[in-house]
Amino acid sequence: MAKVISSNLGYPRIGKQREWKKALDKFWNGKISEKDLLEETKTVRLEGLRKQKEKEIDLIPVGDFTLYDHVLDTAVMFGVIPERFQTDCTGTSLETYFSIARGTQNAVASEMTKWFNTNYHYIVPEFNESKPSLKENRPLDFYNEAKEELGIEGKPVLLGPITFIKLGKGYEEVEFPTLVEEFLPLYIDVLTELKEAGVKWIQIDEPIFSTALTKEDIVQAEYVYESFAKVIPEVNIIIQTYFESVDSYEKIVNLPAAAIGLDFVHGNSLEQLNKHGFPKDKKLAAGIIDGRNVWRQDLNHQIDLLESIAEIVDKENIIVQPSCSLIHVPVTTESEKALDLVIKEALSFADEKLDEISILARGLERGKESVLLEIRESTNAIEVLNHSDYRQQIVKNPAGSLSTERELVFKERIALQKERLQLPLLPTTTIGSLPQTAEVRRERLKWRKGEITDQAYEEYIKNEIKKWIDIQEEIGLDVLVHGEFERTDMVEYFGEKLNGFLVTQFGWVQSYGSRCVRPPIIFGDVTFDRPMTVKESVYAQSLTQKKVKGMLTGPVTILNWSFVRDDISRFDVLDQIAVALRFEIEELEKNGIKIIQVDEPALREGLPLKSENWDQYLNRAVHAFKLATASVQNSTQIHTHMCYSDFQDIFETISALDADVISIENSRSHGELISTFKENTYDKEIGLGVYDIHSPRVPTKEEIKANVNRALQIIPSSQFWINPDCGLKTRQETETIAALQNMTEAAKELRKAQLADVHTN
Ligand SMILES: Nc1nc2c(c(=O)[nH]1)N[C@@H](CNc1ccc(C(=O)N[C@@H](CCC(=O)N[C@@H](CCC(=O)N[C@@H](CCC(=O)O)C(=O)O)C(=O)O)C(=O)O)cc1)CN2
Ligand code: MET
Ligand SMILES: [Zn+2]
Repeated sequence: MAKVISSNLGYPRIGKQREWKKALDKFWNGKISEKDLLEETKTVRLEGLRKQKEKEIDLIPVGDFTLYDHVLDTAVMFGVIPERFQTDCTGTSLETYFSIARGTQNAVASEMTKWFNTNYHYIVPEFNESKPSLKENRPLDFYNEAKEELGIEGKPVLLGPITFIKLGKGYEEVEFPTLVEEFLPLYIDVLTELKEAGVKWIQIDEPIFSTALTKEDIVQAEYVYESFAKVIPEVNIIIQTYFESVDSYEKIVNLPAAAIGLDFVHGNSLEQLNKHGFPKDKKLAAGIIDGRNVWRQDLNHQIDLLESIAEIVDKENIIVQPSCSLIHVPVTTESEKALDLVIKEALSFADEKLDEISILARGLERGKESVLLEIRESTNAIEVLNHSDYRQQIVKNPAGSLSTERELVFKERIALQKERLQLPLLPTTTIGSLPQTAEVRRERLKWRKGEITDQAYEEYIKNEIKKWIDIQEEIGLDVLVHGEFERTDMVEYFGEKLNGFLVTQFGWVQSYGSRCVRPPIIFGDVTFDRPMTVKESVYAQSLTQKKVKGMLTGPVTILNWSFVRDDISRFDVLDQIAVALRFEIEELEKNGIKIIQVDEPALREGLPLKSENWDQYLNRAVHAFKLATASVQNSTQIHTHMCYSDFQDIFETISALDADVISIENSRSHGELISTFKENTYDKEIGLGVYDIHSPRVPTKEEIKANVNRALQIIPSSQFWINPDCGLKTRQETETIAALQNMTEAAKELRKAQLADVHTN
């Protein structure tokens, strides 16, 4: 019987209890040394490797681990370090590494953006300066470590050159081949050293192959992989794609490599395989367990899927694996002691997915009969959930005949809003959250553990709100916020209050750097249960004459940042969320809130990787946003907010949301967004973020003025708002106050200058 190989593409870095995150935070706060950091994170890393070995995964990834981000690791390995950090940092390379990601007082951090269609963020490589050179062989170090410490013959993981270069910036498209030429010898050095160390398998990630490729991209891909094959023919290279089926199937599967990794969960790989076949001399690494969701999969169905693949590819040439790295799901369901068994049994996090992989590999190798018990267990768990009360259909057509248009068009209603709100030119505001200090989190933890009463916790939150209303008044902001202190996270909080969601205790997933989220899980129909934000907003408004913005997370973002049930269409779930939010918005309005912000930071990220699916997604997204927001009075002002993305592709959608005001992150991409507005006219109000909130660095007044002035060359001041890039929850109090003071000072001076302009013109 020929052996069927099982494989994994990447394992969560954060540890079962977020030990990794805690070590990093302590290190940045100066509480532990670099040596401690490296030791503590090594323990986490080895634990992950040990687990994969225990679960009998044949090809265990090494080098998938990182202290911040794997794209940044790749850049630093090749000496791609922006000049501003070369002069700023005199210390160790780890210091430089974290500076690029987090910025320093003298140098703004590199841009951070979404990793394909996920909520993971990578640091954008900047290729404009010095020539790259190989500084270290990270994959080799990790390979040696796994071998020495655990006797694991690991499979080093590299980010492939085509994807790496394409994700970077600082060059024109015509220079792409030149960059490939520059990096190729460095990659070859890495690969050669790996070969010399005895490496048998190497996974080279090229997720960019799942997006639309140009002819030139393919030419370069062929050139790169032909070069690799020439230099190290004896090493098995797996060209790994994920998140969608590949764009140019026949070209990609014919690249010279030992194996091609395809996603059989998203997209239409099976159809492509059936239509075009698969090269006889290669292995097919088949991603058949969903690395993006947390539901146990019907193993019966997945074995059948493998059997259909085996009609085209010989069994011994099939590698069984998840659809992508498991960094997008939590570590293990074992930690979830509070979950009802009906649901828990139907869930599968990283560790459980590895079990599913092992079972499937065995089943394919020895026949379905050999794993009948396991299959029965899996289908049974899914059946039990589907037939339980959790899944009774109560909402058939949630949107019904609800209207999705505001009564008046923007031009007419904005006049009424201006009349009512009486804001100055260039109004200042923030994006919603204010510093979530360790103390806020500690109080919440005490409350959760029952150490303080509901009432005491509520009092504590009220005090924070009061404290910050006073601070905002003092700073002189025009539109205030309550600060979101009661929220652990902007999505999880709503998941706790809406019907149809559950939240986990340890279901953490890395979002960026050490920052993690616990995406809530949508198991059933989503409905409104009780007001979720009214109490805090109304209390904040009662403390001030200024307007307080109500603050909600939008339907698309709640959907994209949750794990969604897979038994009904995502778009139906989206409408359910929208209708629930519509109730909340109506409640806020009834209770005297005049400005309501509905955040949609995940709208762009959810854009399908294949452009033929864009229209449907964007139409449904706009529909859901309007379903949630359209019922308010003309004089109630709807805001929205977006961040961390390229907005060029969705400019029309942004406008179609019909929000009265939008705030968009802008400064980390160093103002590039403004050019989008140059090419398109935007008739509604807008605040382009005037400073980066990811860095502890306090922006100067001058710098803020320069950012605003740059925007005002394109956008009329009568439409413009002044605000930071995003929420301030990750910042410390003192730096936040200093930054906001500089921002309001800048606004005052800018207003004066604008008014003077009006007089002289
Ligand atoms: N879902 C989501 N995605 C997003 C964003 C977002 O805000 N939410 N923003 C963008 C950037 N991503 C971000 C992701 C996470 C965080 C963030 O601040 N995460 C916090 C965790 C937030 C949280 O849930 N905190 C819990 C505390 C959990 C905790 O650590 N508790 C401690 C005890 C308290 C303590 O000592 O801190 C423990 O249990 O040991 C709370 O507030 O209650 C972190 O990693 O530090 C920020 C931005 C894009 N994607
Ligand atoms: N209102 C939210 C906040 O300020 C928006 C964040 S977007 C990631 O935190
Ligand atoms: Zn944001």
